[in-house]
Amino acid sequence: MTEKLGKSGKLVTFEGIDGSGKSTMLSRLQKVDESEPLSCSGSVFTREPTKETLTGKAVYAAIENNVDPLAELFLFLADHAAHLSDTVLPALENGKLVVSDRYSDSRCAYQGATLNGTISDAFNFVCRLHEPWTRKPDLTFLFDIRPEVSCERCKDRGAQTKFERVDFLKEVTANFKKLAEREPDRFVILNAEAAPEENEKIILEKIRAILK
Ligand SMILES: Nc1ncnc2c1ncn2[C@@H]1O[C@H](COP(=O)(O)OP(=O)(O)OP(=O)(O)O)[C@@H](O)[C@H]1O
Ligand SMILES: Cc1cn([C@H]2C[C@H](O)[C@@H](COP(=O)(O)O)O2)c(=O)[nH]c1=O
Repeated sequence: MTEKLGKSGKLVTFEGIDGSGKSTMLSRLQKVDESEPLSCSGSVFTREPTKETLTGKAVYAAIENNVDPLAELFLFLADHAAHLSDTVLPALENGKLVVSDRYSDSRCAYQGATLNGTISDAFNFVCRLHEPWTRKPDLTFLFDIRPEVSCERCKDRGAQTKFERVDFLKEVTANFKKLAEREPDRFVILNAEAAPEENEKIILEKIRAILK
């Protein structure tokens, strides 16, 4: 991992399966930041896949169609590279707090599952692909939820993606847990089935601690 890149700011990521409440929490945090800035250098709220970009549009086209899973992985990686150079690294270099709704751990968790059986040791293959060039998060919140509950939430909110299936999300969950076990100092596991207010309090406390 490239530790030198973006050394002055802090990178916080939200991870978890579909419907675990990441986007809702990011919006809550943005509202807090508007009234009570989280960082004196300013904050950038972003996401992966990126939206309204060449690479993000290619990723969503792949998600909505039946694209070869290895090709889909490389589209996600291209979007991550563009996200780093266009948004994340410039903000970190300016000392900002960057909060991203999904980041590289989602690739390891999801494409480690979609490529399982196609690529030997797919999970570690995907993790290793990032190592020479990505910027690791300083803090990651893993929104832990039962896939059955997350799929119900996804049904309630309308359009579903091909990933929103209980059995598949069980494998994705196991991959997220593997990542958290490898880096216990980076991950904070949240009960995503708890009330948002509870988790917002934990998140604000942890973010303020790393900004001190
Ligand atoms: N703590 C919560 N309790 C109950 N419902 C919630 C909670 N947080 C979010 N929701 C609801 O669950 C649904 C999914 O939330 P959200 O879109 O924030 O999840 P997400 O993790 O961003 O999903 P995805 O990764 O698929 O974009 C929404 O309808 C949202 O209103
Ligand atoms: C970053 C990333 C995402 N995904 C999956 C997860 C979701 O099912 C879709 C779209 O994400 P959104 O948060 O619902 O907009 O893409 C993935 O498979 N790999 C990744 O790296």
